[in-house]
Amino acid sequence: MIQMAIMGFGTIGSGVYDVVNTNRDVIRKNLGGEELDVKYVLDLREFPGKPVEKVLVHDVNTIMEDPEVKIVVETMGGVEPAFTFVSRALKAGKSVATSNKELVAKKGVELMELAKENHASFLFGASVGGGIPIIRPLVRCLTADRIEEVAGILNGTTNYILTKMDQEGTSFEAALKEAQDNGFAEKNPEADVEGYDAGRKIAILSSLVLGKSVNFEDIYTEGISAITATDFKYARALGWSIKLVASGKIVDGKVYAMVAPHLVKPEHPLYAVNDVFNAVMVHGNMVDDVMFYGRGAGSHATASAVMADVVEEAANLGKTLPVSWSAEHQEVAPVASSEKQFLVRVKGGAERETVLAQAFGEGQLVQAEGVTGEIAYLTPVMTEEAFGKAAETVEDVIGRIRVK
Ligand SMILES: NC(=O)C1=CN([C@@H]2O[C@H](COP(=O)(O)OP(=O)(O)OC[C@H]3O[C@@H](n4cnc5c(N)ncnc54)[C@H](OP(=O)(O)O)[C@@H]3O)[C@@H](O)[C@H]2O)C=CC1
Ligand SMILES: N[C@@H](CC=O)C(=O)O
Repeated sequence: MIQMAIMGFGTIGSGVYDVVNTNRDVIRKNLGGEELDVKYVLDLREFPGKPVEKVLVHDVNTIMEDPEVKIVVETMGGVEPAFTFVSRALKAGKSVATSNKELVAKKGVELMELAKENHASFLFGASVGGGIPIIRPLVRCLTADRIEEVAGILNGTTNYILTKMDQEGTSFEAALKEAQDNGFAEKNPEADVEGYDAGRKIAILSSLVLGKSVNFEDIYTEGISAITATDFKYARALGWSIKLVASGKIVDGKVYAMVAPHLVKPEHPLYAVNDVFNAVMVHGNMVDDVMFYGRGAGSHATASAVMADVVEEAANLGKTLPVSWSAEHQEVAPVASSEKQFLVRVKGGAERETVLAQAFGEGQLVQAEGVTGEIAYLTPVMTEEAFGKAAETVEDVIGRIRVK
């Protein structure tokens, strides 16, 4: 019997408990007949009358000081006390599986190092893309390829909101409330809507691909809070959709990374990724494009990814599974030099075309049904810097969205 503990019995921690109990036989089979069980669940709250009551503890020392506990799941969220608790577990030789991307993005290198020193593993498969198996394929399968780009929809909450706004005309606030009620959003949903969560996830993926630390604070991040029903009208006029895209790519030896809302064309693989679903597109120099798709948030889907790590750790007790990057800092190129096409909205009507063409170069006017008093212009591909300079010369700019 291999014993594990869960720290944090919220949306994901309770999902992990369910997966262990629902799929006991599957897990046993995949562990060659060995049984896996939850000895403790740590949480601040009481759960009177619930089965978890039998294993509930409030003192983390109970877990840390029990040599029978070989694996610890961290699903509390945030950096502290998660970092302190996870460090303690690793120092005690216990392997850790976490869904906490904030912890991985900020303290991943230190924790991977601690795992190595203590012959334990620190795995974080659920920290990117919810239930999508992306981290293991990236480090164990695409090992003969030079990965040149990773781009995806990496936040379930914002994709849910954008889909509801687009397809059902739901307000931003109402759609966010639904995402929170479904357990998709972060404790502070600003991390979702302002793109920080997707930024941490693309930093984790980029660090894995490059083998060096990409600091998520170096990544240009723009969220979806400024996206309005009018933006969707323009998207509809073009036959496109709007998605929060996170991307990291290497161009001429430089690393570019960004999180921002983008207009996505129907022929792009991310166009049809809706609701809470996420997708990650990986481009390798040999394999070309590979796409991963699944639920990007939610209790059982994410818990499935946590438990996949636990099962791997259980099969490799006493060893360090090699999923890591070095402490060396990876520079991210300034966003100003990256190239994009833009849809820029300005006040006025078709008479603005000459001014817009003079400022941005030859493009296309876009008129949307039900939109009055303004017009949009699709620019040619240009650098962010050139776009910014051109936009400064144009009066009454309302906003802009990049095109993927
Ligand atoms: N929700 C999702 O779909 C996904 C979440 N994640 C990540 O997984 C992690 C957990 O998320 P989620 O389950 O949604 O969060 P929840 O807030 O639902 O759960 C966290 C749980 O941990 C408990 N907790 C917090 N601090 C402590 C502590 N010091 N000691 C004991 N228990 C504590 C909380 O108790 P209390 O409520 O009393 O504070 C709560 O029950 C986060 O890092 C999140 O980013 C990753 C992928 C998907
Ligand atoms: N809040 C996150 C949860 C999963 O990582 C999201 O919505 O994607």
